[in-house]
Amino acid sequence: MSNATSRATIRPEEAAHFGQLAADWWDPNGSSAMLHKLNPVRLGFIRAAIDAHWGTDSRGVRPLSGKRALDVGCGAGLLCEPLARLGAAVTGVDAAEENIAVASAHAAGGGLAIDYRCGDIGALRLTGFDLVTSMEVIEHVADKAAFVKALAGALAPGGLMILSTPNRTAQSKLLLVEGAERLGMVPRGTHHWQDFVTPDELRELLADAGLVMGEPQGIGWSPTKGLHLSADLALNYICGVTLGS
Ligand SMILES: C[S@@+](CC[C@H](N)C(=O)[O-])C[C@H]1O[C@@H](n2cnc3c(N)ncnc32)[C@H](O)[C@@H]1O
Repeated sequence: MSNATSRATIRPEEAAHFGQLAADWWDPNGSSAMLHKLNPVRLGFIRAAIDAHWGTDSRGVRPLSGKRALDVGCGAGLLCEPLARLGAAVTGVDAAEENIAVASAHAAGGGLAIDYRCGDIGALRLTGFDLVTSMEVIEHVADKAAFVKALAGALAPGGLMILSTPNRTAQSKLLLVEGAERLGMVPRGTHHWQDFVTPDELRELLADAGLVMGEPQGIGWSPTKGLHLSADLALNYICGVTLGS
């Protein structure tokens, strides 16, 4: 496979941007602080979606026992680790080698056996995952349609996919790009507003890949509540996705 094909969804400048954040990724007050704040919020959604999909009880110890989970664009593993603790056999894929190195070392330090790989999700040809997640990634990829099709190809029949991403609205421009980046809450150059995806656009991309998008839920921000699950989709949203019949 040619290099151009094998890196079809990866923008080298994005991999370089996130790779240089790897060293302090696990510092809750470091450059990935926003992702640390986001993590419990999206885990709340993920646990509810897992329970609804498989009839499990995520208050039980390991509702993902016996299941294979794939997190695409895993960074240094903020979501992979809780998925492993929920019982899944987890594979994490990221475009940046530095992230995979930090993720592997952190998991090993915590005694977690997570299979981390660096590369393009399409070229890796991973298949048969019960749960596929990709959080805050699609807005960074080179070819959104190819990326979504590769995610679809990784999902096992009867599996569940969960995606989150910023919406492309005046509010997300103000808060995520002009606000969070200027105030230093997110590293400069992280967000490219024109690459954000609206829920309708995501639904269409998913449908083209044979996937059905469930009802999206907003992830909002307020000075009193911080980041929280919300009915308002204007800032960021998260949704469950299944294979069409
Ligand atoms: C905003 S970070 C999100 C990290 C992680 N999903 C989280 O939410 O904690 C985006 C991540 O996606 C990765 N990434 C960007 N494009 C990618 C691609 N085409 N394939 C895999 N990973 C990619 C980046 O290297 C970075 O680690």
